[in-house]
Amino acid sequence: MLLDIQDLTKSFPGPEGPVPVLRGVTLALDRGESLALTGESGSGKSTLLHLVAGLDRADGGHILLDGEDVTGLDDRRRAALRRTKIGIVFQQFNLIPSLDVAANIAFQARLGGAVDKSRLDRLTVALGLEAHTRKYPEQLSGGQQQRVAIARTLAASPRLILADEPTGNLDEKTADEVMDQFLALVAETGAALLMVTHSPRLAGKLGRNIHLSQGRVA
Ligand SMILES: Nc1ncnc2c1ncn2[C@@H]1O[C@H](COP(=O)(O)OP(=O)(O)OP(=O)(O)O)[C@@H](O)[C@H]1O
Repeated sequence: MLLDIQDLTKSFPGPEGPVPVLRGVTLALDRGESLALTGESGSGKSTLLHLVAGLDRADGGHILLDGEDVTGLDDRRRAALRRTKIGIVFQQFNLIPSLDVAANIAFQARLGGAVDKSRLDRLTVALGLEAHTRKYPEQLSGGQQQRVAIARTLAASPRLILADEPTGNLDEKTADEVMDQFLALVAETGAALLMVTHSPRLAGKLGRNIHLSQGRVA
């Protein structure tokens, strides 16, 4: 099992005390599997993704990645995990404005110390970015920017990819094209994918679907 989430709980402070957001989430994801996480707005989807990414700390429960419990790791070791094992694609592309496309694509792999030039070239071509490598993010369309963000994530060869509404900022046609390219490339790498989406249509493209309701898997 690549990812094993057990009885995960998380609350946020509210005016009248802690507000539970995750009330005991349990789910597992194998290598090469893709799982869509759906649920109403506010059901805790992004919170769950942030906990798995180590961007926030759980109150209780366990997140095992490759058998290692990441809930107990300190900030430095969680950051190391994000550099090496986990890739994240956000709705806001989060490209680095001062770097050109080629440098943005190489960025994550550089951080992880695993730059593979032929892999970068293959991803650049597969995502149709060859003509844009010397451009800066502001010179690209939304779809192109998200393709760069996807290439950047995949270039670092993560075992687990977390995606939060990765095509949420794109029109339907572009979203479909980018999603299909994204899923094909993820499948090619054998990485596991956990993706938050509001769209049943996009969720249907993934191997399994899980619905979060009132802080639990429904
Ligand atoms: N840092 C925070 N501090 C306080 N409350 C928070 C924080 N982050 C999230 N919440 C609350 O936790 C709940 C779940 O938020 P979350 O973003 O996980 O939902 P979501 O299912 O991803 O929603 P959406 O589909 O609208 O993005 C919401 O009520 C939100 O207000």
